[in-house]
Amino acid sequence: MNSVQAVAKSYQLFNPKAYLQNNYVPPRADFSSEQSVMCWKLRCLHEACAKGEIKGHTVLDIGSGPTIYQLLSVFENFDEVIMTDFLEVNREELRKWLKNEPDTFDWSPYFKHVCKLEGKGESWQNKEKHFRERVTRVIPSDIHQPCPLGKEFASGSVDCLVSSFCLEACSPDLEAFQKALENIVGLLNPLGHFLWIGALEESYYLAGEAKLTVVPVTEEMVKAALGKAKCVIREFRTYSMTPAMKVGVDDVSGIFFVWAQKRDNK
Ligand SMILES: Nc1ncnc2c1ncn2[C@@H]1O[C@@H](CSCCNC[C@@H]2Cc3ccc([N+](=O)[O-])cc3CN2)[C@@H](O)[C@H]1O
Repeated sequence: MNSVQAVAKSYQLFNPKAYLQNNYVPPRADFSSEQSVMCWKLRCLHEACAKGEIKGHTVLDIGSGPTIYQLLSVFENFDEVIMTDFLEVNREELRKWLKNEPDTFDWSPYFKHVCKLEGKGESWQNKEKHFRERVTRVIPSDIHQPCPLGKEFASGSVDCLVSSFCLEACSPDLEAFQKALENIVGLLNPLGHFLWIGALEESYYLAGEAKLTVVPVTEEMVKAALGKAKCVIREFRTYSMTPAMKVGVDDVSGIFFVWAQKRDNK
């Protein structure tokens, strides 16, 4: 078994509901405090999307996990949202929420917060309804494959790429991290936009019984990786984890937010 296969094996114990409880409820998702890491993430995504440049037909989310928050500011500028993950348990968690089935995670505080950020007076129920309508597919992905979504998705087939906390958490080392970045950027049209959120200097995280290994990356490593992947950085922001945000489920020290654009290949 090689190192990528070992990572895949470690994910067999991944528990989506435990993962959601670890990271997507207070204190990390405390909407009463602008200092919470989730308020920072949603602000970064909102401010980038509010500039009006990030739009097109298809937006693809790589390594969605069981979460949707990463798409709440970007989805309305696209006709089609494709969500993806390596694990069927995560894809099933997303499908159940999209079908409004019982016993799924309550994302309403997130919709309410994004509506507040946008200040258009839109009801959160309306935004939630639109989001459910816009997500057309929830499909498998593997960032370690040259074609992460399989042969159906040729290179240069999407207008915007989103990925949050995936690459560093599924790559055994920096070489695999770099190759995975190039694999997913290969899906992006030239000049396509990339909204990327990730963990800085994290070496592990918990998701129920699973303890997953993470390749620790620094701001400089992320910037260098984007350059090698032929992406131009439009915005690079970081958040340092405060003591209140350190809840014992990982050893992450900070979060990065990137808005990047794939270079034109002319
Ligand atoms: N080969 C693969 N291709 C695509 N996806 C794959 C592959 N392997 C696994 N996956 C898929 O990727 C995974 C994505 S979840 C990764 C979690 N990353 C670490 C965690 C996240 C987190 C969240 C929030 C905060 N915070 O402070 O607010 C901090 C942190 C830091 N810890 C998972 O869905 C798996 O199913």
